[in-house]
Amino acid sequence: MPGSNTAVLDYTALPKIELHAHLSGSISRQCLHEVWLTKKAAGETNLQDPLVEMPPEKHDYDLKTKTAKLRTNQTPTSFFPLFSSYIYNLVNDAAALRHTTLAVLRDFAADGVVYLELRTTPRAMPAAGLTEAGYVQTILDAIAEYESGSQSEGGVVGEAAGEVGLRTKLILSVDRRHSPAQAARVLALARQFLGRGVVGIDLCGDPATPVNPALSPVFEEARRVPGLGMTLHFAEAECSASDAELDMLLGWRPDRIGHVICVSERVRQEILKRPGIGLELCLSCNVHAGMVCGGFEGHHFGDWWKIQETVVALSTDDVGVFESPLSNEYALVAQHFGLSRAQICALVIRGVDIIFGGEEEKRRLRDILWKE
Ligand SMILES: CNc1ncnc2c1ncn2[C@@H]1O[C@H](COP(=O)(O)O)[C@@H](O)[C@H]1O
Repeated sequence: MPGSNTAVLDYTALPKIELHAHLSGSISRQCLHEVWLTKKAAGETNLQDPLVEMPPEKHDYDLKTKTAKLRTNQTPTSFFPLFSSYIYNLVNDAAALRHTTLAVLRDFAADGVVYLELRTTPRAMPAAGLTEAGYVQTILDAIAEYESGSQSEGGVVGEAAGEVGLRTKLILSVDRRHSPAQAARVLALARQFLGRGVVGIDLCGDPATPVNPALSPVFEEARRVPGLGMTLHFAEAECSASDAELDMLLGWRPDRIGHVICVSERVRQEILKRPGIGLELCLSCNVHAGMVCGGFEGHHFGDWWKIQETVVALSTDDVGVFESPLSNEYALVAQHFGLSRAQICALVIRGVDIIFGGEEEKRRLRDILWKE
C-alpha cells in the first residue's frame, strides 16, 4: 500500500471512487480551449475562447436559487446556461465528444480515481449526424478505448501502463425539463446499453424547474429494471425541497441521492429509514455556488459522515467548473471536519457498498483501496 505508513495522507495517491460527476461539467477549461482552437482553425465556431468565457480561478457560478450569499465580491455567472448556451455548442460532434471524454478520464485517473461513475444527459447532435444512441455509444467507445490503453492522444494511464487502472461506468441523466417522452427515451437507452457500460439512471438539471409528476412512471419503471441503479439530485435548493417533491423522489426508491441540502427533520428521518442509501455530497460545488451557508465548515457533510445508516460518497459534481479535484475534496473534509487518516480510508472503502458497477468490481476495489 503506497505511503500507508506516512503521517500525512497523500490525497492524490489515495485510490478513490467518484460517483457523482457530470461529463460536460468535468471537462477542464484547458481541454475546452483545445477543442475551441481546433474548431476555430477549421472555421467551425464563432464562440468566445473558453479561457475567456470561463476565466481560470472563477468558481462562483450561481444556481440562481441560492440559499446563501456567495462569499466573493466577483459577479457570479449563471451556472446552468453555461452548458446549454456554451459547452453544448462547443462539444457538438463525435470528435469533440471523444476528445473531451478521454481528457476527463485522464484527469480523474491522474487524480488517483480508480473507479468512476460518469453521468451524462443523452444529447443528439443532428448537425453532426449523431443520435442520442450515437452520443452514448461514442462515450462508451471512448471509455473502452481508454481502458484498452490504445488511445493515440498522449498520456495513457491505466492498467496498460502497469498501474492500478481507472474503470469507468456510465449513468444516463434525465433532465428535470424533460418531457415524459424524453425521459422514457433516456430509460430506453439505459436498457439498451445496460451491461455494455451503462449502470444507472439519474435525475438532474436546474432545481428551479419543479419535477414534473408525469416523470414518475418512467422512474417507477426504471426501478423495476434488474441491475439498473438509480440516483436522484435531491433537495439541492429551497425551491426544489417541498415535501411533495421530496416524497415523490423518495417514492421512486433511489439507491442514492445527490447534494441533500435542504432537508427538514422529517425528511431526514425518512432518509434514515432507508439503511444503506448513498449520499453523494459535493462540498466545493455547494460552497462556490452559494448553495449552502457557513462555508466548508458549515457543510452538511459534518452531519452525515458518521451516521451508520447512510453511506457518504464525496464527489466533485463539476470539476471542470469548480476546479476542485476529488483529492482536494478529501483534503477539505480532513481540514474542516478533522478526519484522521484511518477515517479517510474508511470513508473511501464504505463508498464501495453503493457503486452500481457490480460485485466483481466491488471485489477489485476492496482489494486495491487503502485499508488504513
Ligand atoms: C449543482 N450541480 C448540478 N445540479 C443539477 N444538475 C447538474 C449539476 N451540475 C450539472 N448538472 C446537469 O448536468 C448537465 C451537464 O452535464 P451533461 O451534459 O449531462 O454531461 C447540466 O446541463 C445539468 O443538467
